[in-house]
Amino acid sequence: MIDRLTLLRPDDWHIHLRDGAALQRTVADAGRTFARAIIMPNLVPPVRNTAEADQYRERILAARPAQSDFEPLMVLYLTDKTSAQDIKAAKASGFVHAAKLYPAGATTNSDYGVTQLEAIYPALEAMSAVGMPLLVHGEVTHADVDIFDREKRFIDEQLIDLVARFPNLKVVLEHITTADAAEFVSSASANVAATITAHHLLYNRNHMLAGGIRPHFYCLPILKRNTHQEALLDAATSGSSKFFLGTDSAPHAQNAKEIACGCAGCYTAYAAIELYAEAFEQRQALDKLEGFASHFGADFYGLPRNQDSITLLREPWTVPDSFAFAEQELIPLRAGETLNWRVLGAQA
Ligand SMILES: NC(=O)N[C@@H](CC(=O)O)C(=O)O
Ligand SMILES: [Zn+2]
Ligand SMILES: [Zn+2]
Repeated sequence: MIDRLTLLRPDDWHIHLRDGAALQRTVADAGRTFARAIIMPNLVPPVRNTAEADQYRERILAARPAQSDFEPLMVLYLTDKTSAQDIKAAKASGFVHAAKLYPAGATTNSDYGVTQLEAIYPALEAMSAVGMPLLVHGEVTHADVDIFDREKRFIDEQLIDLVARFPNLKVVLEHITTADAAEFVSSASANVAATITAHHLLYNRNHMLAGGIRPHFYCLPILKRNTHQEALLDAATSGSSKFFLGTDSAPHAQNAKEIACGCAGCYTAYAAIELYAEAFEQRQALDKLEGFASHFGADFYGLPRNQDSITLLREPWTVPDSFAFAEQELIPLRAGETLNWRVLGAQA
């Protein structure tokens, strides 16, 4: 049995840090083990241009604990109005690394999102030209499409066409949740990749719905049946460079989760790499964790790999019941339960 695992320092290619007082918690957690993270722009209002990304980046940098060299990689939120010029300016900034497509209404704070893909063709053309990846929340939003089918329908009805229309555009299908998505990405060109969360590797919809409804497992895209979970485990542990780590750690205060109409999002950043290690270990694939966590994302984004390392130890510990989160409480995924892995020198 492996009890100690040293990895090149990992990065998180999809995280929500939120803003204001929340940053104190989220930035410390992200920077605990990750050198860099792709910062999702779905604030209210969203991060739509380079000036807004610059200001948000400064707030994140200011929230870093002393000695932290955590580097936020900023992302623009695409709207129907995003222009080719917006993309060129973002690329020129050096700190904006991607732009995110939220179909309007698909998820938390997506009201400003794109209503018709045609509206962003000029922006996508510019992204393709400057080599800026398009990050996609891949779900259709029509009320009549079953929530468990929304990812597959997005792939079939929109993504296949989009990828064919912009063959040189780098595309990351974010937080994939289905065998269909894993298959689509595997068979697409080298310009198409995907992030996979720890919670979609560790859980399926039974964990959320069988024996009681558990709001802290509710996220979007929603957890699917276990055959999809197995397909995601296959993809993540395959050694394919098309699949890499993106936690989609998405905090919402306890009172916004434990309520009649609760928000979507799981908080995993406090122990992200530990949760991934648990998932990979279930497949006896700890040897595949470093590529997934520390190599493939940087390679896809055209950024250098990190140079330092972290060490995971098999050392069971109990997750706190909650964390302070601005003026409120934040319930982490696995609150009060045991995690088997711990990062040497990093405390939750
Ligand atoms: N994943 C989620 O369930 N929620 C995310 C939004 C997103 O990534 O879709 C959030 O911002 O809360
Ligand atoms: Zn999303
Ligand atoms: Zn997200």
